[in-house]
Amino acid sequence: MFSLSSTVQPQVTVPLSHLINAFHSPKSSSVSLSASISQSQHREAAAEHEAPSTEPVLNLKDLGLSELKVRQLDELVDSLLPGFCTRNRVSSRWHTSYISAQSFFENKHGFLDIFSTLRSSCLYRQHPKTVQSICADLQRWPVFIQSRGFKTLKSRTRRLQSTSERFTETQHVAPSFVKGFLLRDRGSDVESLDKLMKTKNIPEAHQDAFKTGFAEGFLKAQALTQKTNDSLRRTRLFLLVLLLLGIYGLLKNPFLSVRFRTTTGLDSAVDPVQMKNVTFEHVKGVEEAKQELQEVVEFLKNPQKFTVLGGKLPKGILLVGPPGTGKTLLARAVAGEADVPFYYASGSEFDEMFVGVGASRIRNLFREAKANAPCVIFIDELDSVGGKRIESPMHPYSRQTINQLLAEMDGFKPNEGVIIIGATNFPEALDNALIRPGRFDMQVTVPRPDVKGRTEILKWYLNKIKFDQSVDPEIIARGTVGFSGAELENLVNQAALKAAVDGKDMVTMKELEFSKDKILMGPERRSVEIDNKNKTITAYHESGHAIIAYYTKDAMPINKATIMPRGPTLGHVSLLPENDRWNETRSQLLAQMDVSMGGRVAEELIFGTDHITTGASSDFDNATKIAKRMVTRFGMSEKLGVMTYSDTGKLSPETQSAIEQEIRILLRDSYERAKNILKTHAKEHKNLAEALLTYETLDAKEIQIVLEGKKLETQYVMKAIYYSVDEF
Ligand SMILES: Nc1ncnc2c1ncn2[C@@H]1O[C@H](COP(=O)(O)OP(=O)(O)OP(=O)(O)O)[C@@H](O)[C@H]1O
Ligand SMILES: [Zn+2]
Repeated sequence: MFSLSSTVQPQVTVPLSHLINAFHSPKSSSVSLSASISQSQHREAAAEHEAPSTEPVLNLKDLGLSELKVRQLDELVDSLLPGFCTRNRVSSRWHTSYISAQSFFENKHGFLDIFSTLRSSCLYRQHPKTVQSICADLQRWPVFIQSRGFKTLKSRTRRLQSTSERFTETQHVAPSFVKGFLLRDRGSDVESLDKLMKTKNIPEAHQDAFKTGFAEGFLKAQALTQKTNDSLRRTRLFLLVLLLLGIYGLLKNPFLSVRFRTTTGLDSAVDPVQMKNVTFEHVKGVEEAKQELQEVVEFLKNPQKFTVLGGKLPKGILLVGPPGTGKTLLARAVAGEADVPFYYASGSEFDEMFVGVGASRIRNLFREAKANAPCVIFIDELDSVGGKRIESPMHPYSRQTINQLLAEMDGFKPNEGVIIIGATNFPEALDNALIRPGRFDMQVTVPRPDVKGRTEILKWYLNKIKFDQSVDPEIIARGTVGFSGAELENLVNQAALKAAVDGKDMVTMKELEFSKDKILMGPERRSVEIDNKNKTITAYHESGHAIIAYYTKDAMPINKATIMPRGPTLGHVSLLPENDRWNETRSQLLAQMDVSMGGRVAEELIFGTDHITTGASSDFDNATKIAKRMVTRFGMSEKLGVMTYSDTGKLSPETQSAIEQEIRILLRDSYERAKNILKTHAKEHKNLAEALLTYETLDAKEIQIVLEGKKLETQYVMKAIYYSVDEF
């Protein structure tokens, strides 16, 4: 049953139905405020409502509210309908139109639009307890709440008439599929609330409460509808903005995976990087490469000077070398020296799953570069775009990309001032079409730096940190054969970090040695608990290597001996070649074998044949490799002569056994030589092992002091304390 009377405020003294009726007529609201009629006339005025009238004029006098001031009226309405007055002040719609429809659209046009119908249905689903139940009840009643013409008969007739007119209009205008919505509820006859009350036999005393409840319910539904409409409008606007942004984004960036350094999208520009701050000064230890690239710099500075005589400079330069040797740095330096823009692209960036994306990026890159010539285009990992690979599901459009690169390279003239520098670690993997004349036809090798280069690189990076004056970069350089520029830079950086962790204010040799070992052999395993017996075996084993190295003429000088576990080893002795060895003599190779044998020989001599350990396996590997190469590759075996034996598995059994025999003899002789040395220097061997057990790590100088039979001085003892503190 439709009963909202309980929500009426108790302090109400004026029947709300009168107020409603007063608000119902736009005219009445405008004239009523100036009227001054006594409250006693109120009932007559109320009675007049029921009588048919030609003029639907009404004022507050009729309602018995003539003595109310505007403010009081507001207060009254506010107490009846909290919050209503505030809204009402903002908008005057309440006064000027009859509030009878669920939506603005219907109010304005007199019929329901399809959206508001849908909206209302949504709304009802969300608030089933309040609005829905009211409206459901209303629909069952023979009255249509949106056309409450309960004021005068005339206005009711007029409204009914206009409503039916609008329906006729609607039926013509609306498409058939919306007719169902539009005609909803209109079939029921519009009846006045008064007639309804009569039909329902509502007693006189309850009629006011009935009307009040009716009005309140209606207003609440109205406010709710308004709120929902507002929020729906905001949501629609938000969605529209999102949609527009999405469309814009898709237009600019058709494939979301497109990434090209500083660019997005197929047609977007490629930003060059100005390389003024990188010059050849920054690239150390690759002098030959720098010299070869010097002429490219000259060309970029003045392209006409080179082409005026009809000479042709290469369009593409291929930098070939192991990772981290400074190929990228060199290419940047070329651009920096010539003070031209530098376009960086990595070959893998062209490798796309989408058709045409890789090719399109190459097109963009060259278009931008040509527009900004003279300039340098650098393509890192060229093999990943220009490799000889067959099309696979993983690289479906690689062929297309290579072809585009070739076409672009062919497409500009030599004097246009665009130089393409490619870099690769595997030149043999490149597509032949790329390295033919007119494309990447100049190759510059960027090798790993030699000892001089490594010293220069170390000095360069040491100068960027605080280091002790006792640091000798050359010693580190000698111990880092095969290190690339990037690895050396990392070594210095790690040493600086280690010094910082240890609370030192500058980097010393100790930190540099530490980080070198860490890179070479993995981190120290200080947490490993090695028992005394194993420590002793390791100390004698390592001392054995050191003694052989020290007393063998052609062995490399010792750098360090330690029994600190690191990576997979329990200890190690490091040797330092005075220089990088381009060639090694027979006696140098034999000396290396002898040093390798020293570990096992020491174990055997000190602990007996029954107590030898597995710790010498990598030593034997090393010695065996040297012996095998001496026999099969270097022609250093008298029996097998000056001949190479590449695939030993395919050789005749006799040759195979002859090779094996020779290797065996070399190893056995080596073992015997080592045994002789250790027997001869048993005392030194013991001293060194004990020193290692005490100090754990000894450098070349300290080893020399021990082997000369001298005592390690106080400073070394202090260092030992430092080491042991450092350990925990
Ligand atoms: N010869 C060098 N002189 C100075 N620094 C170097 C040298 N070589 C490498 N570096 C340092 O190592 C970093 C990495 O080097 P770079 O990227 O140039 O090597 P790359 O040869 O291009 O390696 P990749 O083949 O892996 O691309 C450089 O930024 C630089 O800091
Ligand atoms: Zn060993």
